[in-house]
Amino acid sequence: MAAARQAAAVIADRSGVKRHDIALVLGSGWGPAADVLGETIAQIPAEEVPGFSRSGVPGHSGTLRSVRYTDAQGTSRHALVLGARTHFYEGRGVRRVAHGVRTAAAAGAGIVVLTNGCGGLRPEWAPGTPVLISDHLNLTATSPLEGATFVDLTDLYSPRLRAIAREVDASLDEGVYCQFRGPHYETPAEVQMAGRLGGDLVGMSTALEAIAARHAGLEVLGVSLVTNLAAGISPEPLSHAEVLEAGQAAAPRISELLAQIVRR
Ligand SMILES: Nc1nc2[nH]c(I)nc2c(=O)[nH]1
Repeated sequence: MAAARQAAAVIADRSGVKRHDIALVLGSGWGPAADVLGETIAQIPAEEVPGFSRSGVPGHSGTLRSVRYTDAQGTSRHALVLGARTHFYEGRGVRRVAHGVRTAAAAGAGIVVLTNGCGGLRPEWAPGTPVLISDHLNLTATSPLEGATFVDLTDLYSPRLRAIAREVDASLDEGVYCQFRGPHYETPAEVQMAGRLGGDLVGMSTALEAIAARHAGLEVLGVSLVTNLAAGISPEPLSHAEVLEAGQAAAPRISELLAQIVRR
C-alpha cells in the first residue's frame, strides 16, 4: 500500500534506520517491553508519521520507536516498536487498523509480534498471565482486506515462533483469541458463546492486524496478556482499574519474556 511505503520512508528518514528487522505492536500492559529489549535510538510522535494518530487508548505511548538490540547470535538488529495502535472500535476504518503492520512490512520487517491486553475464559489464567495465541476467531464481521484478495490463514500464528517462545518460557499456555468489535465489553452470555465457539481469550484488537500482516508477507507471533477474567467467568464485575493494575504488575515479567523471544 502506498500509504505504508510513505510512512516507512518517514520512519527511515527520521530514525536513520534504513531497514527494521522486526516490528512490535504493544498493547495494554506491554509498554515497558521496548526499554527492556534495547536502546531507543529514535522516538517519533505518531501524528508525525502519515496514517498514524495519537490513539486515545490509555497506556499507549503514542509514539513510534526504533530500538537497537543485539540478537542471540550477537548481531545488531533494529526493532520498530509501534506504540500507537488504531483499534477498529475507533471507527476510523480497517485501513487505519492495518496501517501499522503494513508500514512494518514496508520498513523491511519480516516478523511482527502483536501483543494485547484481553479477557481470559480460563479461571486458572489469573490477571497478569501471558498466553500465546494459537489461532483466532474474527467476530468483527469485517476484514482488513478489500477486493478479491483471497488469503490462506492456515498457521497464521507461526508455529515456529510459538516454539521459540516456549523455549524461552516452557510454562506458556496457548489459546484461541476472539476479536469482538467493542468498545463495550462482552456480556456473560457472549463470553459463554465465545467459549462454545472454541475461544479462550476475548479482546478488541489483533485478529484484523494479523490477517493484514499475513497478506503483507509477515510472519506473525501473537501474545495476549490476560488482564481480567472475561465477564461472567468470575462473579465480580469488570473494573477498568483492575485491568490497568494487572497490566502494570505483570510488566517486568512479560517485558523480559518478549525481549528474550525477539532476541532469538
Ligand atoms: N473484548 C474484551 N476486550 C478486553 N480488553 C481487555 I484489557 N479486557 C477485555 C475483555 O474482557 N474483553
